[in-house]
Amino acid sequence: MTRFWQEPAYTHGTPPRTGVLLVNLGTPAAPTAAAVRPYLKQFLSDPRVVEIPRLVWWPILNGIILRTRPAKSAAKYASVWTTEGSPLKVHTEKQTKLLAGFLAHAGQSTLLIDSAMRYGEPSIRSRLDAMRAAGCTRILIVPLYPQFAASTTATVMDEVADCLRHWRNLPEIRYIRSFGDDPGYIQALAASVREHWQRNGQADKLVLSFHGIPRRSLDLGDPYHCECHKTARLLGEALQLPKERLIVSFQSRFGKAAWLQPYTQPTLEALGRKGTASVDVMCPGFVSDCLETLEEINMECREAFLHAGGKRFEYIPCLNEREDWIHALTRLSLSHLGNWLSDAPASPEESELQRLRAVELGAAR
Ligand SMILES: C=CC1=C(C)c2cc3[nH]c(cc4nc(cc5[nH]c(cc1n2)c(C)c5CCC(=O)O)C(CCC(=O)O)=C4C)c(C)c3C=C
Ligand SMILES: [Fe+2]
Ligand SMILES: [Fe+2]
Repeated sequence: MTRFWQEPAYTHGTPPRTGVLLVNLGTPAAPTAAAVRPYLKQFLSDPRVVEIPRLVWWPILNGIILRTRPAKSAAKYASVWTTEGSPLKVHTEKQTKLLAGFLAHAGQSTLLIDSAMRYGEPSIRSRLDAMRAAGCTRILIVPLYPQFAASTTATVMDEVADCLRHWRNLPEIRYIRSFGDDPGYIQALAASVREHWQRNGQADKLVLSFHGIPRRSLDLGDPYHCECHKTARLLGEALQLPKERLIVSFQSRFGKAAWLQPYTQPTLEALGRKGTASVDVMCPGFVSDCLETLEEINMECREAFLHAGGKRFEYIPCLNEREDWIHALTRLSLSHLGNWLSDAPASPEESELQRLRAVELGAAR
């Protein structure tokens, strides 16, 4: 018998399910050249990340960069690797579990919360497939980049769209585009700085170091630079910090072209040389500590500042598993989920169980 029409599975008594997918950049599977190479190849082959014509870029990537960089990067990764794995992955997974607990506590225990990496594993494709298998017909994508950049946020959106090209019955999709000016996120950053000051006293300058992008991206209309400055202004206001004590800089320059300026390391060296004794350094463009913060900032830049004459370098960690940040992320998710939210409150048993899990995770961090 030919069937012309079949009812979708979810109309048979199962309500539509909603998934929330947190997405971060990705990281190699191990701190070895063999593991870093395929990760860098995937990352640096993305035309959103390196905007050089493929015919020109391909020989440079395969002939030079992928021959030399994996070993150098692997040594850096080895210096920050933990017993649980790469810091970026460990923090992202903990944030995901905490968010699930907080959302359940807010009465949203039927949501499916998961995380994926744009490059490397677990891939966006595999996690979207798992959501489809679990019956999700609505998916909220949460790129874990506070400030929008084409090379980060937009490439997550590209990958999601590319995955959905292979589906027939598409889910509803929403995105959190950026949250660098979200009051909850700003308050969490400010609280983290204040707590650091209470423990250690205030340094002469607070340096906010954001990951750089090529200067050309700004000229072509990428809003990233402006969003970084907005985050910095709002954080300065929340801390009531005089303008001259707040410095914004950009790190992680890649290649020979000009990137956003001022560059972090030369800025810190100039401060050290000109007699600034102490700096607090924070990276509000990253919600999780990773290679770029733990190695580049807290090791390389620390040494550069002290070598240039600075006396005290304090690194303020990323928000990682801070409760106020997970609260902000919960509120952001709830507001974007909007009319997808279920009205049914979680059963008391469910919410108590989730609360205990969240507490346990919080205590273990
Ligand atoms: C926070 C936002 C980020 C932007 C914007 C960004 C742009 C960007 N990055 C590269 C090249 C590299 N970045 C690397 C590591 C890395 N980058 C980010 C975030 C942003 N990148 C993070 C969180 C990490 C750390 C990953 C980890 O595993 O901990 C690397 C790999 C390391 C290395 O070999 O140095 C490269 C390469 C470009 C070219 C770019 C913008 C065009
Ligand atoms: Fe990067
Ligand atoms: Fe770096």
